Amino acid sequence: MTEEQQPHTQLTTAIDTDSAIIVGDPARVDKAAQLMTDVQDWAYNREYKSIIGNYAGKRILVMSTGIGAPSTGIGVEELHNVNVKRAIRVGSAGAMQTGINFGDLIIGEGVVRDDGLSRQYVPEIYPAVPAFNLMALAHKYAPQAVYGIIRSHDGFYMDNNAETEAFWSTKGIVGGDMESGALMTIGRQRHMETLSILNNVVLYEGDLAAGVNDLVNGESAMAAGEKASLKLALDILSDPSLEA
Ligand SMILES: O=P(O)(O)O[C@H]1O[C@H](CO)[C@@H](O)[C@H]1O
Ligand SMILES: O=c1cc[nH]c(=O)[nH]1
Repeated sequence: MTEEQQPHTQLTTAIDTDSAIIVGDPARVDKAAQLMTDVQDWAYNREYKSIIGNYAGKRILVMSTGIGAPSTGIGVEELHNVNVKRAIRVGSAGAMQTGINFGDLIIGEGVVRDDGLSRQYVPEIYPAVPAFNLMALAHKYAPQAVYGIIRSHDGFYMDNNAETEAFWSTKGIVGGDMESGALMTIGRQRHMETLSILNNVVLYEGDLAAGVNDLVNGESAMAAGEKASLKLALDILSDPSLEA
């Protein structure tokens, strides 16, 4: 714990909150700000853009982490260093099962750690799982979300993406992102409570009917999903039960 400015995020203990939302895209920080009051710009260094605001009486930090496990890992460590105890990732995902539509929310009950960073912290047999209290609140506010195991990876443009996704799809994985494994693994090492809420932006093997739907509804459904995912994280972090 330190009063010093963190080297990458520029955070200090003056943020004075135990709760954070992390997002990949810096532009998503501004979208979160639209849902909050008394918003204060905090810092913008490298990929780490941060604001602090209120939601339902709770002071919450929102910060971007960029793409991938390494920058997320740095962000999580620096959040821990300034006394953040709860961090919810609000990201985007690609569906890995049919029937998951644009803008549907995917909530990770655990993560296949196919990233490089988290295995440098703990062996691969160590599970990446969210905090039970945050998951219970997710079910309270979003019972309609898709709940299941997700997969975090490092390579967006791999030649074998189709084969890899087909394999993990048969194992019941519901969606893929690049940061949730690192968040849950590193957060657990630092005694932080974590959760990952993902807005689906890619259909699994887009079937014809869904493909037609995509063209008509895709963009607005994804924008609605992004807003819903941010609101869900804010509802969870401001829930009075967490203050007890
Ligand atoms: O929208 P974000 O939160 O960045 O999440 C997803 O989008 C990026 C890839 O396009 C990766 O970071 C992936 O995890
Ligand atoms: O397909 C996708 C979409 C977003 N993020 C991913 O990691 N994969």
